[in-house]
Amino acid sequence: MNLLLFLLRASKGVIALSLAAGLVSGLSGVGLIALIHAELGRTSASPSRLGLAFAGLCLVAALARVIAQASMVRIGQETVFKLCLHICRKILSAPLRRFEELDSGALVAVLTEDVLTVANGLAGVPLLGINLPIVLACLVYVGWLSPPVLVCGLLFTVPAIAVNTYLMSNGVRQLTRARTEQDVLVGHFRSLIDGFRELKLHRARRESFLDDCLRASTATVRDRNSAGLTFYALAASWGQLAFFGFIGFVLFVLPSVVDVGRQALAGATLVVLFIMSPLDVVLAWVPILGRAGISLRRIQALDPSIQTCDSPDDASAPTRSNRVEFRSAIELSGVKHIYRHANDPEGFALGPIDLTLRPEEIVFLVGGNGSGKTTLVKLISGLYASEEGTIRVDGRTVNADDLEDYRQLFTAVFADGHLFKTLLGLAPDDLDDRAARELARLEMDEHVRVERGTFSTTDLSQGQRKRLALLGALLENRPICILDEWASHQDPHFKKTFYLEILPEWRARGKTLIVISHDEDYFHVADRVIHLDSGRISAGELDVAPGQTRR
Ligand SMILES: Nc1ncnc2c1ncn2[C@@H]1O[C@H](COP(=O)(O)OP(=O)(O)OP(=O)(O)O)[C@@H](O)[C@H]1O
Repeated sequence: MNLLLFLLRASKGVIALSLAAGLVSGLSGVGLIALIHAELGRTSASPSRLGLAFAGLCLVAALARVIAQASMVRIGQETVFKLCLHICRKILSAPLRRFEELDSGALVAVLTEDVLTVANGLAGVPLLGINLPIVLACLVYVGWLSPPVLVCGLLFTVPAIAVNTYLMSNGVRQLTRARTEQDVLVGHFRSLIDGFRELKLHRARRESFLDDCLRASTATVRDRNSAGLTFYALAASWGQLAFFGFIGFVLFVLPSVVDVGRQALAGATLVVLFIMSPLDVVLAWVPILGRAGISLRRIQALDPSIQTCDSPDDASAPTRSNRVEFRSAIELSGVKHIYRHANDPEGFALGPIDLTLRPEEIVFLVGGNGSGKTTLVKLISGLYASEEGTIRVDGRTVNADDLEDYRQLFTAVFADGHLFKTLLGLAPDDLDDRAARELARLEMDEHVRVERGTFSTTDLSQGQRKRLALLGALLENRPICILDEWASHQDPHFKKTFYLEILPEWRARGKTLIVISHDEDYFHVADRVIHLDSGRISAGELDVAPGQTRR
């Protein structure tokens, strides 16, 4: 609900304009009907003076309608803009662990489908503003022409609304189920794109994926959406039936019960028929609103840590300058992280870990697969908040409020990291020149150029893409660099360059390097080798002097 308020507040000016224009348009329409009725009821053959008023009202109605509809378009687009930025900012502010637990298919579905659906629903809000006043004004006019017709209309409304509500709630239930399945479907789409090679290579796997995954999900979405929208269509038809039933009653039954008068009856019928068009618009908008409600709930249910709304200008919150500096030591005391798995109550526990990092040192993190190396660097870098223990920088404890600033000390190239095509967040001054120098150092200058901070291409081999990621880390120039199995995709020649030249050069520039590695031949490059075993630093971990191999 607060998300809805946030969106309405963000567009309140345009909504007000749209409502005002809609009101003017609606009242002009009613005025036109009154004029038509008066002109039709005139007995004199002399030229009417009502023609001028009629032309004026036509112009006002048309102009007001254009303004109202242009405002609605604006509201829809503004909602997409605000909602996209808002959700992305919220996702980015979620803790990494929380983000990892989210279903990526659901996230993509929210960002693509739900945002547009909410925008469509919200854009329709002024439709109510335009058409409800018309309906109300018409009802007042009918009451003035013939009170018995108005009373009949109100009596017909009660069962009409009851049946309508029943049909609509069924529609909402079906559409909600369709929307839930949509998350699964988007997950399959992602598998199709990410697993294209594996599917292409294996016919049976491909067929099974198409039949068991894609077809099943697509069919569920199709069936639930069809059922939901059919309920909505039934609701709309029922509304129309009740409406014509009412007109029939007024024309054929009511005159035999009470004396309505032919002139009043003709006027009231004309007005009631006129109501049909605005009523149709409102009824057509109801399913859109229903789907928007479902999408809004999906956005809000995304995750408690990212659902809250603060203020409309949340998306433009300024970034703070960094308050944490690293001069002498980062000390981890008793830090711990536990992954809790649904099928394994004990999960995986890393720690408690005691560790000190100092400026200008090369630390290797080694250990078997699943021993906790990547988890440890996530803890060291503040990507995971420790469940126990403390992290201190130069003697000062890093608390929850400092974590964002603390993270700015680090740059990282993860084993499964993403390579951005543009070097984002770096001062543009001499960026291209610096990048060109580092590209040559990484032996990539024949393959890639950097122009205005953007790589000329990223369609490269895995090892080459890793070198571009390393380039980004070099240019970021942060005090501590984490390299997670960076060398695993490098050829022997460049592996040697990396371990024997680049790492020492980087240390000489004052950097601390935390290197996750399985390359035993180069362990001697490290100032220290830290061995992890089942989430704990193995006993006997010792500092290793440069040039000394630790085996
Ligand atoms: N996102 C996650 N959710 C749940 N459990 C996880 C997650 N990531 C890792 N784990 C668990 O933590 C353990 C340690 O994983 P981690 O990635 O830290 O190991 P690693 O030493 O870096 O392994 P590798 O050498 O294979 O990269 C794994 O055995 C796994 O059980």
